[in-house]
Order: sequence, then structure tokens, then C-alpha cells
Amino acid sequence: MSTDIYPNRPPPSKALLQEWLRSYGVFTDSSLEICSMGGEVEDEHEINGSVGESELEGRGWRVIAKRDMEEGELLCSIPKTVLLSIKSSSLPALPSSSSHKHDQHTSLLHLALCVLHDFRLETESRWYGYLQSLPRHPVGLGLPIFWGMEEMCDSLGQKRDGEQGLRWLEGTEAGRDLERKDREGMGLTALTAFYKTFSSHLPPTSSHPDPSPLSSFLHAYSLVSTRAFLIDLYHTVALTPFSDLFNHSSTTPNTSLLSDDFVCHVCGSLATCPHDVMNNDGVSWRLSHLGDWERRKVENEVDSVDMRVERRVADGHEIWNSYGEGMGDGRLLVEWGFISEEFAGDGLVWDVDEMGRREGGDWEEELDGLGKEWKSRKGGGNDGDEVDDDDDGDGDKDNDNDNDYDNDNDNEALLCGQSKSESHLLNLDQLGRISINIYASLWLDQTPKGDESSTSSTATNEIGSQHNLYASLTPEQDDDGTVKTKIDGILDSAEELEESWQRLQAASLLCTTDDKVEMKNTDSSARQTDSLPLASPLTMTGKTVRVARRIRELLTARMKKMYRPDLSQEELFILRDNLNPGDRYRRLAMTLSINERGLLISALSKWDEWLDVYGTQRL
Ligand SMILES: C[S@@+](CC[C@H](N)C(=O)[O-])C[C@H]1O[C@@H](n2cnc3c(N)ncnc32)[C@H](O)[C@@H]1O
Repeated sequence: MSTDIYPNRPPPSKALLQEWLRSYGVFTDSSLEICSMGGEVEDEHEINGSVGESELEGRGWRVIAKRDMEEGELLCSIPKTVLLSIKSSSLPALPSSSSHKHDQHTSLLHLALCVLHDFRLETESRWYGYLQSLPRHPVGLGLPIFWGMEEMCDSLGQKRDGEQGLRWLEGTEAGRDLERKDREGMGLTALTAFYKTFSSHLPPTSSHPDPSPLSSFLHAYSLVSTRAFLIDLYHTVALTPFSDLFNHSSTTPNTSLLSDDFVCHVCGSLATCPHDVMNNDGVSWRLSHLGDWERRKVENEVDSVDMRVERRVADGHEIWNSYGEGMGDGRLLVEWGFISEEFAGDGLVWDVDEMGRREGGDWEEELDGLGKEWKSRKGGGNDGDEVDDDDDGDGDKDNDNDNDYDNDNDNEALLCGQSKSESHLLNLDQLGRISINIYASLWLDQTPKGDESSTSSTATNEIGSQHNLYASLTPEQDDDGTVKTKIDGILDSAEELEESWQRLQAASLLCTTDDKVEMKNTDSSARQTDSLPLASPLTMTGKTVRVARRIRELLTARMKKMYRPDLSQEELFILRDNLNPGDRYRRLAMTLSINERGLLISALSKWDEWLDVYGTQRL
């Protein structure tokens, strides 16, 4: 099945795009070269090696610097009059429908309808020179939401590949994201319903007198969802010609989109306009936050979307944009149809309700308190605002994996602090460390001493017990008899855990395997007298040990949710490496799954090592 987009037009042409950009006054630095992404061997295999250059050009572009480019240089400047948005499209306004509320998601759907309208106008559209350059294959651009969907597949083989790919996404961050999208009405059902409601609203054109199939709308939606940017209060999301040619890097982007968003929401003017309300100084309230010089500038300049070099690029290297901070592969796959394996973002995430907590209220307030206290115990200070200055000058995506967590310099630790992107997140970070938020949640679930019978370490329903303990900061008596607040109790326990882990690590470096075995079999109090660091472990409080066991269960349960959890990493690698060249979706999904399993395995091995020594203590 295919779309009815440009059925009789030539393949995407770079020359036509460049001519169109020039004619609409788009500035691009002369040292930027638009190159095809389709030249990879993998792609050639996919279409049996029988492709010409023009066909490859339909598979997407990237931008290369043809000289060294320094910080601050202007890469491109796109007048906002060139943007394709709901406001600029010639599609007549949609009738208001009570069943479709107006939010960012419906804006994307609406914009997709506008784009389809302009596709249907073919050469009569003012954006033809731009739209003809956009990728046409695969239909739906290979976004997982369409994997296995008959209308979006070129062949039975592709359908099977998509269906299998979806299985491999089970239990992964991408799989969870797809489920969430569906739950929140942003899945395939919602897209199909939208098109069913509004397709009759697309006017017939001379090239397309008949309605377009659903696949055309879904393809237009994929283009919008993978290349539209949030611009300003007037356009909201829009397609921005040329700016959308830059690929994404999560770790070392060279540039980002710059747009003044404080335009008039009625007419889009950046300069003072008749819709503005003036303050006592005769200045529009909308522009009153600007200094005199900046105000004069916005009153006189052409309003544009700009991109500047923010990290130097070396001659011959690709220029990477940032589609957003802290983007992990799960999200990249679901929203943009690719993975970068840069291991950025928050790692693996658990939902609040999976942990038996409720969003908002006491829980989040107390997490704020916990985060603050954790920071101050770890020495405050570094809020992670420091500039990443490790640029080695080659502009390469060197995988330097910035630490995304406040005050956590110990990569080997068992625990990490709160995520900078979302302080309430319950996650296992990219370094295999459990967040203090998860630790706190499980710590609170431990039944107070005296009711040990219900704290079996294997009872899975322990996650989910809602004690509402966060509601109180009242001091209480802990396992060891001391009286402390909940937050102090949690952090003392976390510190106790980390200290014991550090001793274990130090001991592992110094001891032979025999020593370790001996230690495992020795009563902890007896070990205090030995001279090696290994032989001087702390005596853990029972609650800390119980939490450690629950963390182990949490990690194991997550692993079991994945497709074929019985396979080892080695077996998975062999399976993946033996896939047919055309099994693109399966390869992507398996790679994501293998990487997430690797993270779980590395975290599990740390907790196993710790429990091997401390888990045998009598609780
Ligand atoms: C805004 S466009 C970027 C330009 C695009 N390559 C093109 O052909 O015009 C976003 C799409 O580019 C591709 N892309 C972006 N960054 C990528 C990366 N790091 N690796 C592979 N593909 C990438 C994905 O297909 C994504 O949906």
C-alpha cells in the first residue's frame, strides 16, 4: 500500500529545494552542504542494491560543514513568512468540533491536515519546492506507531518485520511510551478518528479531485511529528524549511533553533502592532521586558527562526541539532523513528502508580524535601549548570555521557540523586544507579518492626502498599531504636548502604576470590576484627537489607516484562546479527531491548554482590 503523495512527480530534488529557499529569502551559510543520508550500505541492501542516486535522495538529508565553524556563527535564518503552520496554510479553517479539544496534540493533527492539503495542491502550493524534498519512504517514516499496520507497509515482509519489532519493544521504554500515547488518546485510534472526522474538509484540487487515503494523512502526520518545531505564540508548531534538515544528537549538539516567541498571538507581528496594549511609557506590554536596544532591533528587523553554532564544528563534519534535552533512545524511536545509542536521558523509568504512589500532593512535596536534603548532604553547590567544555574540536559525537544528576560524582554508586529533567522521576539511571526516589518509595513500604510477618522479601504486592507515610515528617523510632524524621531515616539508610558498598568495592580490589567466599560465610560481627577493609563491613539495619531485596525484585520484574527474557545477551546479539538486511524494525527494537537489558543486568549484578554479603544478615 502506498500514499497518493506526488504519484507522478520526480523524486526529491536538492537543487529544487535550494532554488526555492533562495527565492523565499532564506539565508544559509555558503559552507553548508546538504548531503543524502541514503548512501549507507544498509539502505542499499534494503532495496536490493538496485538504487540510483535519485532514489537514495528520497531517504533523507543531513547537513555537513565544509569548513571549520566557530561558536556564534549564523548557520541559517528563515523568515517566519516561510513557515508552514496552521496559520499560514491555505487550508480553510476547520469547523469546531466538540469532540476534538484544542491542545498541542490536536495542533499537530491539524497541521498534518494542512500539510496533506499542500501536498494535494502539488506545484500549485507555495511550499512545493520545500515539500517535494521531504522523505517519502518508508510510508509513515518507520515510526513504531505504524509498525505492522497494513496500510503503511510496502510488503508482507515489512508487515511481519513491524509486528515482530513491536514484540521486541515490549517492556522497553519505547514500548511503555507507545502504551502511554495510546492511553492519553495520542495513538493510532485517535489519528484515524481525526482523519475520519475531517478528511471531507480537504478541498478537491486539480491534481487530486478525490479524497486521499488514510495512509497519506498518516504520512503527513509523521512528517509533522518528526520535523515540526514549537515556534511562537502565533504559529505554535510549524514546519521550518531548511532548519529541519539537521539531524539530532543527544550528547553533543552543535546548534539549536532560536525564535522570539513573544509575538502578537492575533497577527504574529514581533514589532509593535495595533493589537498591543501600551504601558505608561508608550511601550507595548508585550515588549516591555526588552531593553531599549533590543526593542529597537525587534521593531525594525525581519522576524526569523535562526540557528547559530553553539559548539564548534570541524570541516567535513555533520552539524547536529538538539530536538530536546535528555532524550533517550526509547523516546527517539517512538517520536522520530531512530535510535542514536548515545545513552542519554533518564534510563529506565517506573510509573508512580506502579510503585503504589499517587502523583501530586504529599508524595511530590516530600520528594522535594528529600531532594533538597540529599543535595545538602552531598555538599550542595554543583547544580549541574556547568558548561560541557570537553569539546575536542573535531565536532564528533564523542560519547562523553554527561552526568545528569545533581551532586552524583560517583559513577560506581548504587544510588543516584534526582533527575535534573524531572525531580520526581522514579528511575534507574544510565549508569545503572537506582534513584533516591525509588529507594525512598521502597523504604517507606517496609512495614515497621514488629510486623515482620508481612514483609516477605518475595511478596510482589509489597510494591503498591500505600502507607501515606510521606504525609508526615514527624520523628519516629527506626529499626535501630533511634528517633529521626522520615527523610533523615531514608537518607541515613541510603548512606549506610553506599558506605557498605564502597567498602565492598575497596575489598574486591584488594581481596582474592577466596577471601570473598570466606567473608560471605562469616558472621558480620566477627568480621569487624579483621584487618582488611573487606573484613570490616558495617552491620546493616534490617530495613536497609529489605529495601535492597525489593530493589532486586523490581529490577528482575522489569526484565521479565521484556520479550524473550529467557535469552542471554549473547544469544540476543547472535539473533540480531543474523537478521535479514530488510528487517529494519526488528533490528532497531532488538538493539533498544538489548541495551536496556544490559543496564538492568549491570544494576542487578551490583545489588547481587551487595546482597551476597549483607543479605544473609539476620533481620
Ligand atoms: C528533522 S528531520 C532531520 C533531517 C532528516 N534526516 C531529513 O531527511 O530531512 C528528523 C528525522 O531525521 C532522522 N534523524 C535525525 N537524527 C538522526 C540520527 N541521529 N540518526 C539517524 N536518523 C536521524 C530521523 O528519521 C528523524 O525522524
